Amino acid sequence: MTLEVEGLKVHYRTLKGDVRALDGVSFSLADGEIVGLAGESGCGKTTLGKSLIRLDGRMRHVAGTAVLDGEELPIGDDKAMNPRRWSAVSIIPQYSMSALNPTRRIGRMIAELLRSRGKSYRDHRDELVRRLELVGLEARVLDNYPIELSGGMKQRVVMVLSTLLDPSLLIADEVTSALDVTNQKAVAETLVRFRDMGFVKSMIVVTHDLSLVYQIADTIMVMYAGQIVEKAPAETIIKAPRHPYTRALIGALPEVGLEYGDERLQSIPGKPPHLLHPPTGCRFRARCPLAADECAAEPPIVAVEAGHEVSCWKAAD
Ligand SMILES: Nc1ncnc2c1ncn2[C@@H]1O[C@H](COP(=O)(O)OP(=O)(O)OP(=O)(O)O)[C@@H](O)[C@H]1O
Repeated sequence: MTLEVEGLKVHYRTLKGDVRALDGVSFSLADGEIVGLAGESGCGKTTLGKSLIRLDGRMRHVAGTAVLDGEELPIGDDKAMNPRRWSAVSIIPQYSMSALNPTRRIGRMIAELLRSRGKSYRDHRDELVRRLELVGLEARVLDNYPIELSGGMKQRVVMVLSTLLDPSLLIADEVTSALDVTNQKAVAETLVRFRDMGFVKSMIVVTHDLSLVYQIADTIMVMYAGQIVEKAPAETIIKAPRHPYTRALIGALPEVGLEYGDERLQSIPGKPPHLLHPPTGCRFRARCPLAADECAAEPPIVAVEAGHEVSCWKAAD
């Protein structure tokens, strides 16, 4: 098991109070597993990814643990996390390809990064060049400034860079959203190849694009309002989802929602609850077509079959 997360609660401090962005998240990741993390904007996907590597100034680790390769990650302790970043846990943050330092040639930027971690560029250069070539980039990109590369090339540089030290866990946050369809596919395939070649052990791919993650993920987790509501093999989530929210998400997708007949391509009515004061009971119930009295109590997440977990009182119906 690469990662075991148990009861994770992470809040944002605001003037109005705590935003409960992660409110009791538990899951595990087997060695070699790629898990896709899906859900509407604001459900907590990015917060979950960040929590496993770097809390930003307003984030507060309230409860729960994350154990990576048998060792607890000190997620609330920025200093203690530092030696683990990039080498044990690595992230490709949202918009990272646009965040490459415009004043540095790529090679120099990577050399400086390595040096800041106490590693020598010379020791890593051959492997760096080999991996750039693997993703179709010539060594001379190291002499380029970011502005001289296309979006797809920059994203491939970022992917090579983030996995250069062979981290156990890679968090890829919306790595395809700013790219055209051809580049999206190439980037998604590259993530799988990096896993297959052992550059990373396991991966969390954060996305709102279920159809893309379906192509590469072994497992899909669906989040709603700061909690995981369903987790299952990718095929099961797409073809036989149990949670009404997952069904609605799939139904809103043209490519993979074909089996949901009349419901397909309809947006989900209503809005997710605000996480400053999340409702009691099932958080989806105000929007749920199946909501009943029992949904006033919080549904536990239970296994409906091997490898398929759902948090819904109606999932067994
Ligand atoms: N700096 C912040 N201060 C206060 N609340 C925040 C902050 N960042 C995020 N949040 C809140 O935390 C919740 C989870 O946000 P998060 O960015 O993790 O969601 P997401 O699912 O990744 O959304 P998106 O797909 O838009 O990136 C949201 O309710 C959001 O408004």
